[in-house]
Amino acid sequence: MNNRKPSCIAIGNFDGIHIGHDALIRRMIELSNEENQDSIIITFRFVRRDLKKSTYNIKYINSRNIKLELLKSYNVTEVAEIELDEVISKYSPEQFIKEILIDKYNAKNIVVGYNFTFGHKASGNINTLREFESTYNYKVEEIFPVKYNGIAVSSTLVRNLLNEGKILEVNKLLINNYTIYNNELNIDYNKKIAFADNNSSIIIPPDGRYKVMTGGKEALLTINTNKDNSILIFDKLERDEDIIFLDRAH
Ligand SMILES: Cc1cc2nc3c(=O)[nH]c(=O)nc-3n(C[C@H](O)[C@H](O)[C@H](O)COP(=O)(O)O)c2cc1C
Ligand SMILES: Nc1ncnc2c1ncn2[C@@H]1O[C@H](COP(=O)(O)OP(=O)(O)OP(=O)(O)O)[C@@H](O)[C@H]1O
Repeated sequence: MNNRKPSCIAIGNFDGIHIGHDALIRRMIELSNEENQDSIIITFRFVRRDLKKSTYNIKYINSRNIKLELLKSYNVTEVAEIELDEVISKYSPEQFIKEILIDKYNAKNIVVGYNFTFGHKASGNINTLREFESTYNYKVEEIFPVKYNGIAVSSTLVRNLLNEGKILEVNKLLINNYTIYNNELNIDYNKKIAFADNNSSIIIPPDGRYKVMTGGKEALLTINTNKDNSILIFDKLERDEDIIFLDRAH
């Protein structure tokens, strides 16, 4: 018997928090209220180098800490981060369902998107979750693809647009405007210049000029990347404020 209150769980990586993620999380919260269950977001940290979404393979829209903060801002009962390490990344889909979703979180409702995968070598999907519904006494709800201009929104799409400097398009897909948080940068406020190491896990948009907001004021930012880092030069820069991207400047 599980002593934990029954829960409703949303699962996924959630890099960037786009409009598809938002629909999924809001539906999970709505369902948890209807059923008087805890609301839980399960997300992942890809620690093994050979996993498809490891930070060694891709740079993210948000750093780990910022992603967790953004997820917590939905005011759910819990945001649980699961480390996909040597042990857990080798769990079969059923092991993940039984040991984590059922035994640890007492899942009664599970909300995932149409393209969710899980388990060793990403071998499980929404149909696998449906197969085990009666065995473990939970229900799965699928979120159909949230689209923009006919294309399913995904973190990969947002990362690609960001790498092309397409800020206006990115801002239509993310729930908040694309932001570089000040704690991700080394900033010299007197010189109005900041540095992002090329080894950092976050994407820095391509070289060029951008319209940004810092501390409620519009500013112009020029980005120049060399072999070690990206250099961000501002015409105005407020202390301890994040950098919210509005558009490219021409
Ligand atoms: C128990 C478990 C094991 C996983 N094993 C692998 C793996 O072997 N290789 C891999 O690339 N991803 C693995 N993943 C990551 C998933 O394929 C997937 O990226 C993650 O569950 C987030 O789902 P989404 O990207 O579809 O939202 C695993 C995930 C879980 C929960
Ligand atoms: N456009 C969308 N509409 C509905 N659900 C979505 C959409 N995109 C992702 N999801 C769901 O949101 C959860 C988190 O997704 P995740 O961040 O892992 O995927 P993604 O946005 O497709 O990213 P990636 O491109 O890196 O695979 C998953 O359950 C996924 O199926």
